[in-house]
Amino acid sequence: MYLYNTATRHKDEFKPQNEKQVTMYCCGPTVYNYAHIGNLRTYIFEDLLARTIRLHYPLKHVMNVTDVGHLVSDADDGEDKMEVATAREGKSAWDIAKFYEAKFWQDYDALHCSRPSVISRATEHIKEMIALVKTLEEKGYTYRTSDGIYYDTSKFPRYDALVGHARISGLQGGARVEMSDEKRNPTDFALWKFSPKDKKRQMEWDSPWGVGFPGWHIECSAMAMKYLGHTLDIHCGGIDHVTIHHTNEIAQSEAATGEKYVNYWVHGEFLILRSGKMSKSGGTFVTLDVLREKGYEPLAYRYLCLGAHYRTQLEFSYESMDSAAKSLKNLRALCSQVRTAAQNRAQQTDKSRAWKEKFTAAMEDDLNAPKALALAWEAVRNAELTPGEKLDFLQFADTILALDLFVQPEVSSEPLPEEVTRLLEERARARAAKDWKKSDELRDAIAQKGYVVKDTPKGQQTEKK
Ligand SMILES: Nc1ncnc2c1ncn2[C@@H]1O[C@H](COP(=O)(O)OP(=O)(O)OP(=O)(O)O)[C@@H](O)[C@H]1O
Ligand SMILES: [Zn+2]
Repeated sequence: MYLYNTATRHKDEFKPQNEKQVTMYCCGPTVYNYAHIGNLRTYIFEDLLARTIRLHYPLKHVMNVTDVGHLVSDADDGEDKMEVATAREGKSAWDIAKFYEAKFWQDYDALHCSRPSVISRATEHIKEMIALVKTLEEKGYTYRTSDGIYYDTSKFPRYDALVGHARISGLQGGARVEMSDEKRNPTDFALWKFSPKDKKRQMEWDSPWGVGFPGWHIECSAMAMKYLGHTLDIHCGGIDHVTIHHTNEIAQSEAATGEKYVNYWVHGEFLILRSGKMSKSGGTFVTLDVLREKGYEPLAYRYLCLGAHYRTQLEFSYESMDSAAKSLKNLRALCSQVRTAAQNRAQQTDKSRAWKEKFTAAMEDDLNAPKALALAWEAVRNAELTPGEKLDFLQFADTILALDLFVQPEVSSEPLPEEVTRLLEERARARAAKDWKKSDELRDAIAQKGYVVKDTPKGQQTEKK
């Protein structure tokens, strides 16, 4: 398998440290609001990666839930996103976290993203975070300001390794980071923040440095290393995390352990709106519930995401949602015809195996899901494969695509026109007499009346075209 590695800036062959268990950490949601479909695009690509890895290796997949410490600005400015939500909703920070986390998993499951092996909440790992900050302090990487304990990035010479020198010079120009008087370098970041003196926070803990809360970056390092060891095979996230969050994770983890933190950094590009970035903080976002209200099933959104490579930006529009929903419906209808023709029996042959290999090769080429999806379309229409071979291949493809390709479309509750009922009865008699030619002719006649007929174990079922 080849993966584009942000750290090396090219597609690298994936070699796990231990073939008995691949380790992967994915930055999880900050549960102060609904996840938007941009966030969800990132989890869909991570799910494709997880499913592809599992074709060959057992996988330990860890995802965190950030329920404290993610400030309004990724660069340690402003309030904690959780506390902002408390003011907005008049609920406790704990209740907000519980509510949005539960909602997050509902969306995650509805998109058929496979659940991580470990889900780690930041608030349940404060002890590990404090221990990591203490190690950094003992090794001389930290300093104290009036609002917290900071990491001194000038003590870590490889600080800009993930993003390259351009970024650091950009930062020195002061373009993105306002430097407080007490920060030694613009790129320094908080490991532990003190609670404000004049305001009690809802989420705060004792520490050797004073009451406060962890910085967002230390959360991921502490939890990733707790569950996956000092060196992870893969670390994923959205592209926005490269410059600050993941750069900081490397700095603090490698300074603490003296070992390489991550072998493959894999980042997904953004879902954007015509008007720009989709963001929770910016208030311009679409959720899965909004799509549901407009009549789209969640898997139509998964289909839309599979149609674009994870490293290209995807511009969201309702026209593209319409076409994804329609394509998914058509693909399912074709798959269902394949299953009927194969009488529900998959046939594994050299040919079907070759198709599976082509499909796997596409996914293993830096997760080329658009190509894998195109192969599913090619297979259903391929004249050289038998229905049984098609079924064998398509059932395999759906273990990765996870689009419910073989789901029966809902049977319409509208009464059928008399003429269609008559044709269906005639077709049932033809089938009972094994007159397949007549059966097919009658299927066409029914299609002309605007109905698709499918043969299921329960008999003929119709759906309006
Ligand atoms: N528009 C987007 N498209 C794809 N992925 C995104 C987008 N916005 C955020 N992500 C990714 O979603 C994941 C979850 O992010 P998180 O819940 O922390 O959202 P957030 O950064 O608080 O959201 P926002 O930036 O919208 O306020 C991260 O991996 C992040 O990189
Ligand atoms: Zn993270």
